[in-house]
This record gives sequence, structure tokens and C-alpha cells, in this order.
Amino acid sequence: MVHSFKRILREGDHGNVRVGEGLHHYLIRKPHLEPQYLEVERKPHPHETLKGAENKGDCNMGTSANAIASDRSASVHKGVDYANYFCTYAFLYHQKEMLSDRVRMDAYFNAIFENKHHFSGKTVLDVGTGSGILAIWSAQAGARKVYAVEATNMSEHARALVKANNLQHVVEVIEGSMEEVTLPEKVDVIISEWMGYFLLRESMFDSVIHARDCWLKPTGVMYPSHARMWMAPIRTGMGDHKMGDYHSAMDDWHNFVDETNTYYGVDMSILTKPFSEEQRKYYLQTSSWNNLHPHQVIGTAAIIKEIDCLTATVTDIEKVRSKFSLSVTTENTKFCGFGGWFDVHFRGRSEDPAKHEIELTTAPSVDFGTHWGQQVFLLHPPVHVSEGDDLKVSFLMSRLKENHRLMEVELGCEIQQRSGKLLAPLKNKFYIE
Ligand SMILES: C[S@@+](CC[C@H](N)C(=O)[O-])C[C@H]1O[C@@H](n2cnc3c(N)ncnc32)[C@H](O)[C@@H]1O
Repeated sequence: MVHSFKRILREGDHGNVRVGEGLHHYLIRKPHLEPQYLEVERKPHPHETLKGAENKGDCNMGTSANAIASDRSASVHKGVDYANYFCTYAFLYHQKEMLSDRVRMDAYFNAIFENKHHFSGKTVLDVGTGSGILAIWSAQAGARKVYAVEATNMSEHARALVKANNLQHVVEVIEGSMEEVTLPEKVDVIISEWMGYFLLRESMFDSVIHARDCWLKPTGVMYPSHARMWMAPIRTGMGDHKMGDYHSAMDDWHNFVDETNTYYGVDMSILTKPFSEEQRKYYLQTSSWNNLHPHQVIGTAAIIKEIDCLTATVTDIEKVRSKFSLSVTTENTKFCGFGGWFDVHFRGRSEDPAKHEIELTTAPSVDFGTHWGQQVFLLHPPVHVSEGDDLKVSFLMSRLKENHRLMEVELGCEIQQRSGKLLAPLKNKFYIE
């Protein structure tokens, strides 16, 4: 998968690009890149050290965690990363999608304005300011100075927005990648909306870690301060649908092989196996975006990862490994797969806590769905389970070698029925693309 990222994948089924099966797949599989975003030349901001290799992801003040991030940022080809990832954020319609997510907006708004003591008279760094919204709120909450760093030329819109709201004396918008920006001072608060699908997709938290290690004062506060990943067993009709799509794709292939042989005299059947593998991966092994109804969750949910944003290192988040148990709480039902989601919290730090802790959750909800929705990992075929059955799950999520912003997941599951009978263990590999 290339190109799509949040612009497409984080939109859910609201907004002007629908994440329905057809369009979603089309956009992912037939990326068209805006040429102007492929070769970007921009003038360095006074705070940005563009050329010097000595500053490539290294603030010269970092910890060992920072050194790891530096290595990685050096190994990722910047042009490719820009084309695959950043360019989508340069579109206002994509920023608008995020700005229209009421759950997300309310959480950040309340976190800032119900904890003005963290902002009043303080210096703030907004990592990935996008339209500038979090920087503007920080200034409105009384910040003395806000550095608003944005990698794309969305920074120009952010600067205009800041000026139109008369905050240009407080908010300084800096176009540049966080890893390459030099600030004139350390800050009291780092605020950022860095969360991708299932929390860690996009790997943007690496840049926040880097910013924290370089620019946060020892007494500083992270917004958000904590994050968690969750998983639960679910039932859904999506699996049948995906299997139908896979079979249609194969029927279509067989017709294609016949016709190519008949009309053009070439036997393509040697490619049937790799085509089938490609389609299986696409339809059956790629996790899906969904806004699950809470009734679709058929058992207990487990926390599979907890992150303290003040102390986490890139090594801590590069791989997520977890073993956990779930109990089925629904009588006679189909166990069709797992739903994964996340929450983040705004708690301040223990020596300087939030006055009002705020939670932003992307758990299944009827009234409070988010553009992140949940990631669904489907089992083919589903398994019949009942209340009291136990699931022992092993989970490993790693970054793709060819694109560190995408993930692969290995999921194993042993089902022990209430009677004590053990079912054949399940083992699956998935891709979060
Ligand atoms: C999810 S958006 C959030 C935008 C805005 N803060 C908001 O809450 O609406 C993340 C933004 O961070 C920017 N970004 C991601 N990584 C960055 C980095 N390393 N340096 C600068 N900007 C970055 C992206 O271009 C994007 O505009």
C-alpha cells in the first residue's frame, strides 16, 4: 500500500472519500501521487537546519532512545516517506476530516481548557501542527510562546489561520520535519495528535519521542500523557463478505486465463497460484477499518500495550508483543475475529498532574464513533463459541521492513471450551495497511 494513509484510511465512512470496499481498495491499490508533492523544494525556516548532516535527527542533547530514532530517520528515504505519507496531510480536505471528528476535537479541547495551569505563561511545542488547531488552542489557553512544527506546506494555511485569529505574536509556525528543526529554547509542554490506526500505525510517535528527548524541559508535560491498545473478540458479517470478494476475484482470474489463451495464445495459468496468494493477502489477511457496534463485541477486552508518553522509547513501541486471555461472554455465537482499538489520556505528570483528566477513546460506541474506528482482524472461517469459553491469545505487531509506517501482526489463539475441551489452535498473519 502506498500513498493513502490517513487521508483515506482515517476518514471512515464520513467525509468526501468513503471507506467502502470499492473506493477504499481502488485508492490504495491504484495510488496516484500529486506530482507537486513528490519533488518538494522548500526554503528552510530560520529554526530549521536543513542541510547539515550533523543535525539529521539528532538534537545533540538526546538520550539513547533518541539515538535509535536518529538511526531510523536516517535510514528512511525522505522523498519516499514524503510521497507515501506526508503528502496526504498537505490537503485541507484531509485536515478537515480530522477537525470534524467531534470525539477527537472535544478531547483535546477539554484537555487544554480544563487544564489551563499547564499552558498559562508556558512554552508549548505542537508536533505536527497540521492546520494549527492545537497550537491555536494552546495560545488561547494563555501560552507565552507556541512552536507549531509541520512537515508539509499545510504550514502556510496554519500560519494564515494563526494570523486570522490574532495569535501571530504567540504562535510561530515552522515548516520542517520535527527531526530537523532547531528551537531557540526548551518547552514546558509537548502537544501532538500522533495516533494512527490501532494507535501505532504511521509510526508518528517516533517523532514525538524525538521532540521530547530534544526539547522538553525536565519538568515538562506531555499531551497526551498515556496511551493504551485494546483487543476483544468480535462477531461480524465482514468475513463472509471478504471471502465472497476473494472468490469473485478468483473467478474473474480464471475467465481471464481462458480468454487470454483463446484470443492471444498465451497460457497464463502458471500465475494462478501467485495471483491467488496476492488476493488472499489482500482480501483475507489485511485488517479492515470498521466502526463496530458494542453488541458485536462478544467477550472481555484486554489491554495489550500501555505507553507512558513521558518515558517510552522507540524500542518500546517498535514491536508490540503480548499474551493475554479473553473470556467469551455471549451465548452461542460466532467468533469471527478480533477488534483492536486504542485510548489516550491527558493526565499531566505525577509531580504536575492534570486538574481534570481527559480520556479520548476509540472503543466501539454507538454515539461516539471516531474517524479511527477499530481495526478488525478476521478469522476464516469463524468458530462457534459460547459464554464461558476462554481464549488464550498471543499477539505480535511489527513494522513492515519496506515501510516502517505500516504494520504486520501475528495472531495466535487457543480456544478452551467451558467443558474443558481444547479446540485446534488458530494462527494467522495480518497486515495493517
Ligand atoms: C494527525 S495530523 C494532526 C494535525 C493537527 N495537529 C490536528 O490535531 O488537527 C498529524 C500532522 O503531523 C504532521 N507530521 C507528522 N510527522 C511529522 C514530523 N516528523 N514533523 C513535522 N510534522 C509531522 C503531518 O504532516 C500532519 O499534518
